[in-house]
Amino acid sequence: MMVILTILLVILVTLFIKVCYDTISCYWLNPLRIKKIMEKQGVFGPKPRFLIGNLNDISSFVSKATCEDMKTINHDIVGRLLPHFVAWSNQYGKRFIYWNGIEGRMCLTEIGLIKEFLSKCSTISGKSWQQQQGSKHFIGKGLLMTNGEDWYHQRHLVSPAFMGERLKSYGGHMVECTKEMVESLENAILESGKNEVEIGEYFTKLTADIISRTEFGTNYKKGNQIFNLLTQLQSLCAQSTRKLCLPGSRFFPSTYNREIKSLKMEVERLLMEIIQSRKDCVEMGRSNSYGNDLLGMLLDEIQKSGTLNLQLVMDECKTFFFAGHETIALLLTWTAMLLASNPIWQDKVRIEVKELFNQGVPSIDQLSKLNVLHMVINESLRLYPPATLLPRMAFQDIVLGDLYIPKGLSIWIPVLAIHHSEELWGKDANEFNPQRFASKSFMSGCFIPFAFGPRNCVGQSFAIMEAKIILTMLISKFRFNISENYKHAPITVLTIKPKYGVQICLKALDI
Ligand code: HEM
Repeated sequence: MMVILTILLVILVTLFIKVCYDTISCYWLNPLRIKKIMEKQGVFGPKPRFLIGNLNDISSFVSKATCEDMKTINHDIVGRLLPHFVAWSNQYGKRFIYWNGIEGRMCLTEIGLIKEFLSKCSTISGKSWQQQQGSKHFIGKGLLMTNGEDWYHQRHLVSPAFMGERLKSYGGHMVECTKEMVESLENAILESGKNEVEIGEYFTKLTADIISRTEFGTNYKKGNQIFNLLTQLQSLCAQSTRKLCLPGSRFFPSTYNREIKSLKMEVERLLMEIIQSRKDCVEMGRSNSYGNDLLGMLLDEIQKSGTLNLQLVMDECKTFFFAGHETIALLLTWTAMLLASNPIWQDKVRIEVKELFNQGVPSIDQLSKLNVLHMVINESLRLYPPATLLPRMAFQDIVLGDLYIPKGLSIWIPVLAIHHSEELWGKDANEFNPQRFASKSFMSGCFIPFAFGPRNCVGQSFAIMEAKIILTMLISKFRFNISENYKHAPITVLTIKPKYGVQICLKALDI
């Protein structure tokens, strides 16, 4: 008896010592090791506080910088949206390190190193535990948040959905949904007797409709219902991103955790209903494919590659909605703001659109000829990139040029600051000038709204096709200018948003 008790005691004490050591290592020793390695290479930064790092500094910088609206429509927004980046790069130089809780983040702005890192390290770097925790309830282990071999496998599975004929086949949904939006804009003007609308709302609904139809085809109404719940989940989860995330906190039975759990269960129940009905159709021989939409294609690919992992299918569906809906809505909203306040460029786009598509309905095969519109879209993505930062954690020690990046350190690429850099773009870096995209002479790596390398945005062509279709149809139907009610106040909540929306005044055109 005594022997058993002694063995049990030894096991318990060993376990206890291991848990203590792991905790101390994770919260103290490892950050200290990373800090020392970087300091030896001359990379310094603001002093972190125990456990919270520089989280408080960042929130106080950001809240001070965004407490007032901007006085004019001015695109010099780096100091407003990334004030901590401006302050720390002035103080510590191009490379500096700061701490998001216990996660060390090195800011990297050198284009050569960024290109090398993004093109060569896609399987040995990726999304950190903190990032995965922040988004796991609304996108789970979908492509955006996986790492290593799993990421590589999923990327190959998903990529065909965004290429060639399959990509073009989504064009019909985009045109149909945009027709509905144009009609509702016309009705809104008629019913209210006013010609002013907040265009962001319309784009948000439109892009949600499009992704819902592209993903779920005839089941798109249920898709819309799922996406409404996902939007609620996302905003609940966003509340936790600026807070310290402790291991185990998800098990606390708080109202917040309970609400998240019940929304997540409802989303997965609805998704499962759609998937099960497709599977039943194939198994009963009523259909020989899972469908022509994104979900059908995923089910086909996953079936071909072996066992059908339904959790993965659900996570990818959620990921496409999250990654491919708000980003495009924001691209369209900022582009509308830029065109509404730059009538000369608006006219240039309209002339090009009229020459190509006289009736105002675009043909998918001709979209690549919309050069002026493409320049405007690029300039909008440069000035207001929906994703302001690109985060990647090193999963093993990496040598990058003269830099040694230890395992566990995150590299943060400040896309917004790179896009606005006078050093890279010239004195007019903060001005709207689509002409700069007329030649391909700008250095690759300076323009990275969709990231770069093997882990770039898989939906990039989808996004550009959708943006071109929607803007073509909008600009053929209406002339628009910025309303005097518009207040320029960009803010970042994961992505760059206009704080009060974008109010424009529409005037219908005769086609
Ligand atoms: C203007 C629109 C868009 C912008 C600016 C954009 C931007 C980006 C960026 C910067 C990344 C890299 C994120 C990172 O690794 O941290 C990314 C990844 C991704 N995007 Fe997009 N995106 C857009 C539209 C879309 C659309 C329409 C879809 C799909 C329907 C999509 C699906 C994805 C997915 C699945 C990934 C993860 C790729 C991977 O890790 O291999 N995106 N996007």
